[in-house]
Amino acid sequence: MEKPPVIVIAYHSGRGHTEVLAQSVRAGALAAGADVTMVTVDTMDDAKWEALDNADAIVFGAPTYMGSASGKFHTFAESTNKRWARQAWKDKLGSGFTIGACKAGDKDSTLGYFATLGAQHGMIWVSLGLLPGWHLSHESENDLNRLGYFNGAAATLPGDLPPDVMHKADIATAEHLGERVAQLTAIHLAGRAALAAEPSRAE
Ligand SMILES: Cc1cc2nc3c(=O)[nH]c(=O)nc-3n(C[C@H](O)[C@H](O)[C@H](O)COP(=O)(O)O)c2cc1C
Repeated sequence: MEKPPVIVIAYHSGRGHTEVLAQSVRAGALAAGADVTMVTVDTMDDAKWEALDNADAIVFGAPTYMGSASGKFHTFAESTNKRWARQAWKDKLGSGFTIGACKAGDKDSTLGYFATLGAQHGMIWVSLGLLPGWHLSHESENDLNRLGYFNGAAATLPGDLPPDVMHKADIATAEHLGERVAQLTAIHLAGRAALAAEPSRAE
């Protein structure tokens, strides 16, 4: 690999639960050889915008609040509109993760929203790439993707429990997402470099 894929995890966490998932996505991406930067989207500054603009892939993360991404994440998303207008993030890879206190809890709306945000920016969406765990009788809630999502990684934890008791299967699922984004970004970059090196395609 010539240069490691550069991945930014752009997330908001109210009380630390999404933070645990963000760190898990980071761990998975690091294990797959990526260069990872964490960007908390409720405290944006020039350096954070620059990190996002220079990324090869952006992974969005937010808790599900009232059936969608948290308000602070939406404020960040709306503030990307100038970048949207010039399609500044076009062809970056993207993915997302969320958590809710309810087992279902409308987390799918949040992941769907992240995919739409990525599509508006012309990004290439990376699915979770896992069959659902815990959907056949011999499977268990300790399996990867135990909640059965496809657009990204999702976790659930009762609202009164602290972030440090996050379910191990949800942590492993978030790590898997980070690893997958890193691997697919590396493949994408290698493909781009190979095409650019073809004499017939050279300017
Ligand atoms: C204002 C508010 C709205 C919430 N709405 C939902 C919801 O729609 N669905 C759900 O499953 N959990 C909901 N929750 C629970 C949070 O998603 C959950 O506690 C999550 O782990 C919080 O993550 P954080 O600590 O990163 O903010 C809500 C929590 C708050 C504070």
